[in-house]
Amino acid sequence: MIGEKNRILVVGGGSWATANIKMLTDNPVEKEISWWMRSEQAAEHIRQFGHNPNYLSSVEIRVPAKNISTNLKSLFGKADIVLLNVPAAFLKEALTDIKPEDFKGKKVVSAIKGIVPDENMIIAEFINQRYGVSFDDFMVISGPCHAEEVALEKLSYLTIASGDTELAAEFAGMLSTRYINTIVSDDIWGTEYAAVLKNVYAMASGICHGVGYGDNFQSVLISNAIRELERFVAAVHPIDRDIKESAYLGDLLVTAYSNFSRNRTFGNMIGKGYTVTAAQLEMNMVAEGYYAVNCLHEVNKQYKVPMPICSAVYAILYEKRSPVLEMKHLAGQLS
Ligand SMILES: NC(=O)C1=CN([C@@H]2O[C@H](COP(=O)(O)OP(=O)(O)OC[C@H]3O[C@@H](n4cnc5c(N)ncnc54)[C@H](OP(=O)(O)O)[C@@H]3O)[C@@H](O)[C@H]2O)C=CC1
Ligand SMILES: O=C(CO)COP(=O)(O)O
Repeated sequence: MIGEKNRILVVGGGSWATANIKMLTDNPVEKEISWWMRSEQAAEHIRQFGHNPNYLSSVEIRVPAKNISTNLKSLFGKADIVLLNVPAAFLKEALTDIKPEDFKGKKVVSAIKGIVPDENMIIAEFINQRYGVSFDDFMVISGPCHAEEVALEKLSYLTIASGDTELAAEFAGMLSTRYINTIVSDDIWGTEYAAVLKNVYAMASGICHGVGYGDNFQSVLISNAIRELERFVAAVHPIDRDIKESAYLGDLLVTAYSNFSRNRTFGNMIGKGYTVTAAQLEMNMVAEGYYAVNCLHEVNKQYKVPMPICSAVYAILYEKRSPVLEMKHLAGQLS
């Protein structure tokens, strides 16, 4: 059970955090939202004008000014639910002042689709090991859903996965709106890893587009990607799951085909010859897959699952191999 007052703290100031704020405040269940971001300039703009100056600026923010702060520790004490939404690469930095006792009695939701670098852990695993939060008090929000389409109130489906599906259903009831349908799942591991992997496949899709492959090839790439994804999640967490569900296949499709996709856009630039730094500077948003493919390379040393697509993306981004030659080599391994 979530605390009676439904006090939700959103941690992160990017597009998806802004979209989550919109969904939570459009949903009719009474709740008190507070919001942490690292930029005081952005926080002050939102307090004064009710819009995020940097991400989804058209969205009207209905969070009381006193609840918006850059001091995470002060907001933590007033929350029943902590919704983590900074890119995985910056999660440790964001939580610097937070101790395991600060998490005591709270439910934690991750809307992050990434792996914590160096630790090489998905968010559930990291929050469990570092802060002692059990998998029954943890939820992950996933599914095919771009923040930009939430801003436009386009019909979308989100999956809420938790060790405690009653808790997931309760939280789903706080998120659903006219334009958001929710699905409950007990597959934290599969849901998180599928979301991490699809970012890498979206980069592969972008790279292929960037070097000149067409839609015909991309379809083959993505049908191989879902098989690679299925093999990997089955090795890491073998349970009975239908990989065609929205949280797995759906998320892969939206990110691999949509022009809103950060990871695909990043990959496209790499395919066109940008360096990693140039692509990152050009984007002004974070492509999680860049960090994740390095972590997956480490994690898979344990499982040794054949992952030709991930290996190709890793070779291009971390071993500076030619995108043209690496994709040609990959093409020879697809079926
Ligand atoms: N966007 C989407 O549609 C979806 C995103 N997600 C996930 O949500 C998470 C957040 O992504 P998203 O909201 O898209 O991010 P954005 O790309 O929109 O924004 C980037 C965020 O990262 C922060 N940031 C950038 N560099 C640093 C740094 N060096 N240190 C600390 N923070 C930094 C930015 O803070 P600042 O503004 O202060 O620079 C900003 O909050 C990711 O895991 C993503 O995969 C999940 C589903 C959908
Ligand atoms: O996870 C997302 C959509 O479900 C967002 O990631 P991309 O922007 O790379 O597609």
